[in-house]
Amino acid sequence: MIKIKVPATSANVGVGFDCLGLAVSYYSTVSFEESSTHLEITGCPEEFRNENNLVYQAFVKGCNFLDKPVPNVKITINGDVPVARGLGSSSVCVVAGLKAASVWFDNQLSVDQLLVLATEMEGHPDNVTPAILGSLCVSFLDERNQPQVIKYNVNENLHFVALIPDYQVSTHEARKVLPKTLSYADAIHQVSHCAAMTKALEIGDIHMIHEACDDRMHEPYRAKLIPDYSQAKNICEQLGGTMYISGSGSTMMAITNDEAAANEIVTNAKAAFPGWKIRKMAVDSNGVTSEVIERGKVLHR
Ligand SMILES: Nc1ncnc2c1ncn2[C@@H]1O[C@H](COP(=O)(O)OP(=O)(O)OP(=O)(O)O)[C@@H](O)[C@H]1O
Ligand SMILES: N[C@@H](CCO)C(=O)O
Repeated sequence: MIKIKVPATSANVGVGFDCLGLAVSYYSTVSFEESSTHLEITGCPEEFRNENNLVYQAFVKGCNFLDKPVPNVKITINGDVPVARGLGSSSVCVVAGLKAASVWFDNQLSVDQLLVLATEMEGHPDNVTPAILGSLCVSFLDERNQPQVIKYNVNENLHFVALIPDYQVSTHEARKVLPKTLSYADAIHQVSHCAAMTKALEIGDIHMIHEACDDRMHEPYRAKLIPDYSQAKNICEQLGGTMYISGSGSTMMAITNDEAAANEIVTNAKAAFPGWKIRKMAVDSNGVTSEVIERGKVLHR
């Protein structure tokens, strides 16, 4: 059996629309084993238990790329990462399927090939890159449409709290509400704030994180899709935290350098939103990992 563990990812990190992404310590595990039937899928909503399942589609894509026959497979999804909440559930599926195809055929896909194939499937590299590599990644597509990536460390004194609503926002819908153009002034604002944000996260400069986390590309438009946005932001900011919409929402992520404040954000958010999941998260620095298990024993990692 092949077991793939993929971290959730928080794309954009406020000001890095479609280029910044952070891997966090919240995981889904997907197992792949030989099956007597063409395809069995368990552990996901009924609507995804078919050939269109994104994990399976990615597995097939990986096999095709390697020019290998697609095996009969049983896929078991044990997912913490919730669907359509801005924590990269689709990237989890894509990365799990591709990585499993690679491991199934003796790790034949390089990291670069994984990045290219995953980005092709996801359409943009900001979630798949940290899901594969871990940590904070800046990524973009070059003129040959190939992903280019640079990885940053995130300061250990920073604490992240995810406020995960009990309602979804689909990325497709959340991209439709965005304007088609941006003024030169807003482009300058965005470039400067994004550049400052990456360094501020690396050195743990909470003042600069707060100043830099002022997005003009998506958050003002997407806040309307999250009815509790203002209340959540007040809870985080009252305790000195900085909050941004994770990915395309609905999750909102708070950042603070004060552990007591992080704990209080958790307490207050739980009280305000009893149906939500409120989770402290660390940065995942490994990205996707795999294990080959036979008769209960791990043979390879
Ligand atoms: N367990 C799963 N099994 C099959 N498909 C899934 C599963 N989880 C997510 N998906 C696919 O991913 C889609 C959700 O992707 P979407 O981009 O809207 O949200 P997200 O990836 O969770 O959030 P974001 O991209 O903002 O971080 C679902 O509609 C489905 O196609
Ligand atoms: N950068 C993407 C992330 C969600 O997939 C967006 O904000 O639409």
